[in-house]
Amino acid sequence: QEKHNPMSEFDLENLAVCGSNLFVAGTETTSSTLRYGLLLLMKHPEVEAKVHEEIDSVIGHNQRPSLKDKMKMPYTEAVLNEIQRYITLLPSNLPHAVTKDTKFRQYVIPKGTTVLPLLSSVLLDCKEFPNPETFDPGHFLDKNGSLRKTDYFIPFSLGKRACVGEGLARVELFLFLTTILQNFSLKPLVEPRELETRPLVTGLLTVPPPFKLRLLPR
Ligand code: HEM
Repeated sequence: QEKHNPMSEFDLENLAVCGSNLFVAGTETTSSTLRYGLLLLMKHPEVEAKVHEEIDSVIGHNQRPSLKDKMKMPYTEAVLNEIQRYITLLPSNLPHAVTKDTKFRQYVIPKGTTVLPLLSSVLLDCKEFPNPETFDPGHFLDKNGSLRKTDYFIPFSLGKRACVGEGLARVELFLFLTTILQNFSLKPLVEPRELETRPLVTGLLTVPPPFKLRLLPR
């Protein structure tokens, strides 16, 4: 259809850029989240123990984790949400631009201005998440232990340009984490309280600090 259209956007260069964008956006994000998650679970062995308990009762040891298990595992889902909330992987989101003159509080932002809509201001909101600087899966659980849905959970941003890989990322995080914890216990080389969990770098992306980890077969 586009072959004879000289203005077409569907050219080889665009294909290569889209491919590389998907690769970059889809690998570092999920792997950093998982890596940070393993560190946080080592720091909080009581949380790891509850995830183990839920895996053992819902999935058991004779079958691999699958997506149908996810809905029956509110605690594990809360842990995954809390990992993403706590680490705020992309604190400043990606740059956007306002499409028209926009009034924001006492300012007018002229059309075309680049803005960084801070996801961290929502993910670390202290009314929605009491003690936002504390890692606590309870931020996503109600008093019955069910998953608490909240509009403040926006690690993938919002609106038309929100992350296109959200569905894939959430599936990956669930399957990778449950598969690891179904088969292994995490064991730090130092006392959990000595583990440093502050990020190595926070810029466009939050980078977890380096750490050593032992995986003990269960
Ligand atoms: C934990 C994992 C991930 C997180 C936290 C994350 C987060 C984000 C955020 C905050 C944005 C910016 C949205 C905006 O501009 O408002 C974004 C954009 C994007 N993400 Fe992800 N992402 C993750 C995984 C993935 C994966 C697995 C893929 C693809 C396989 C992916 C592909 C993209 C692409 C292509 C964009 C640009 C979308 C656009 O500009 O229209 N992401 N992501």
